[in-house]
Amino acid sequence: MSRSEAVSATIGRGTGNPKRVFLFSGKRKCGKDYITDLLLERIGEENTVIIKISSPIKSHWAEEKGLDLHKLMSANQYKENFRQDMIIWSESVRAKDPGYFCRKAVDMYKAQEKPIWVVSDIRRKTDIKWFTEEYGDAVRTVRVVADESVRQRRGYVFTKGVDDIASECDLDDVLEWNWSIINNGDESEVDRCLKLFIDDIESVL
Ligand SMILES: Nc1ncnc2c1ncn2[C@@H]1O[C@H](COP(=O)(O)OP(=O)(O)OP(=O)(O)O)[C@@H](O)[C@H]1O
Repeated sequence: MSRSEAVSATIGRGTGNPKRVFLFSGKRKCGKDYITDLLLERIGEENTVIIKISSPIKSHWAEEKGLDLHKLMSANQYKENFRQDMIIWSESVRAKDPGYFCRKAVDMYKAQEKPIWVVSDIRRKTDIKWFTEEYGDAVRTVRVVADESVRQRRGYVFTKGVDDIASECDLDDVLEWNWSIINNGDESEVDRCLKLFIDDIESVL
């Protein structure tokens, strides 16, 4: 059976979801969205949902402050203007309930309808803990790595109060990932890793 046949053969089964939960993390502008978008493109939307833990945070913030949610969700400068305030607010919620935004995000994306979940913005050890406690053996962790100079070319500027606090650094001392992917611009390395992810996905679909 070809790869695309194998993937499409699963459509409609719809039980026992999720079958895989990919937890992507990495420093600012390492390319988390870029890689997870490519993965979605290759697996297809029938089977896959991209979950952003930041979505329930941003939607709350947009509503509260009358901001443009679409612009807040995009990769441009707009979201940077509000990043610090959103971090402070979300920390206070997380302190009371570490799984709050993970749970909200799963609901918000109606993730249960799809077998493959790709969480594109894991930031905290408590995020990994929550997904692992909920979905156990289905969970796979992926660290996206890019050199600081490359990240800077993509728009990263070190910001005090953002890049030196837990929301950006909590996972820096985690050394064990199911996979690490070097995203410095070598497309063959990205392609190699995407194939590994897809092989793994095919083993559960
Ligand atoms: N391998 C790549 N080739 C070309 N462009 C890339 C690559 N990886 C990332 N980019 C570009 O770099 C920019 C930042 O990437 P992206 O938004 O995916 O990073 P991120 O880790 O999700 O950032 P943030 O932490 O701010 O959400 C985007 O414009 C993206 O298209």
